[in-house]
Amino acid sequence: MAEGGRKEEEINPLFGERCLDDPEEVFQHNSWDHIEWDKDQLRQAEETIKVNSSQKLSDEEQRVLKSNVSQKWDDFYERHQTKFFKDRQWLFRLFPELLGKDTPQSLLEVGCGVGNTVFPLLQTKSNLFIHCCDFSSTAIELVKANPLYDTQNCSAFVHDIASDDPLPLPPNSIDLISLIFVMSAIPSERFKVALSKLVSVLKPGGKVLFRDYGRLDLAQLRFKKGKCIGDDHYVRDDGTLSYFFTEEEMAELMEGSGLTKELLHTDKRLIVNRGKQLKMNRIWIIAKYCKLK
Ligand SMILES: C[S@@+](CC[C@H](N)C(=O)[O-])C[C@H]1O[C@@H](n2cnc3c(N)ncnc32)[C@H](O)[C@@H]1O
Repeated sequence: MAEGGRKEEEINPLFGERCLDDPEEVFQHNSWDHIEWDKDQLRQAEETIKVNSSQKLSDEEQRVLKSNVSQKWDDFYERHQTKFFKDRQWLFRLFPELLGKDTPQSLLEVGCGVGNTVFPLLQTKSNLFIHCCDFSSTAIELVKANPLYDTQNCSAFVHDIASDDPLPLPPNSIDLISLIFVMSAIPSERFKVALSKLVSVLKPGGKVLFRDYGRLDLAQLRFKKGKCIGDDHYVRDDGTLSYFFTEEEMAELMEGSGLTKELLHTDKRLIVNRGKQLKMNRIWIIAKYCKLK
């Protein structure tokens, strides 16, 4: 596989604050394979998690932290503007539904950030009208400032999906909802509230498309002691949150919200960075759930 033009340090998860989550990017710069872990690897990973979660933040520290997360994401986008996340072209292969149908459809892209899913989708000229939201007003300003932003096909708005505020969309009005690395960013005790709001705007027959961090992912193992706020739940150095899912809890969450499984998969990859001679175990959860009625 050809080495890409970018410097290794920019793409190597071990050098960045965040882990690279984009298989397409990884693929261009490294070799990668589906893997199953052996017992020793599993034991070591569980041990690392036990150590890194042995010292949890106090309730008061967590309260302050969680009351301020949208500001932390605003700071993140002030710092990185549109340059941090790469366009998520690979999503169309994972979820071909995003390419639309002959008849017009609607998509709600939740936690859209600066539009790394929205703009590649708009460029496909599919029949989708895209509603997209994020609780970072800086991110939404950047979406609206993008020359590809077109109100004929897209409507961006600020909304906190973890809040009790209803979504500004009619009930049963949306065909598809995409949740791409956003559920992991909200406090875990708000997962059910967020999903129930989303399900309320989904049409019968509509689908939720999900991709996010899986438990034991490299990003989880890299957290140091003192960053844990709950089981498989951490705060990054920049104050944003990160949760790591299992298939079982994903099933419980989705089914508990009245959705029916179409796909639930743990994507395990061994990524080898040949330049740095590094092996990285990445784990992502991919899910597709349908609202039957
Ligand atoms: C890791 S980024 C993913 C961005 C985008 N989905 C993508 O794949 O490029 C997580 C995004 O979720 C947003 N976010 C986090 N918590 C949120 C919440 N409670 N409501 C709405 N957006 C939220 C953040 O502002 C950030 O833009």
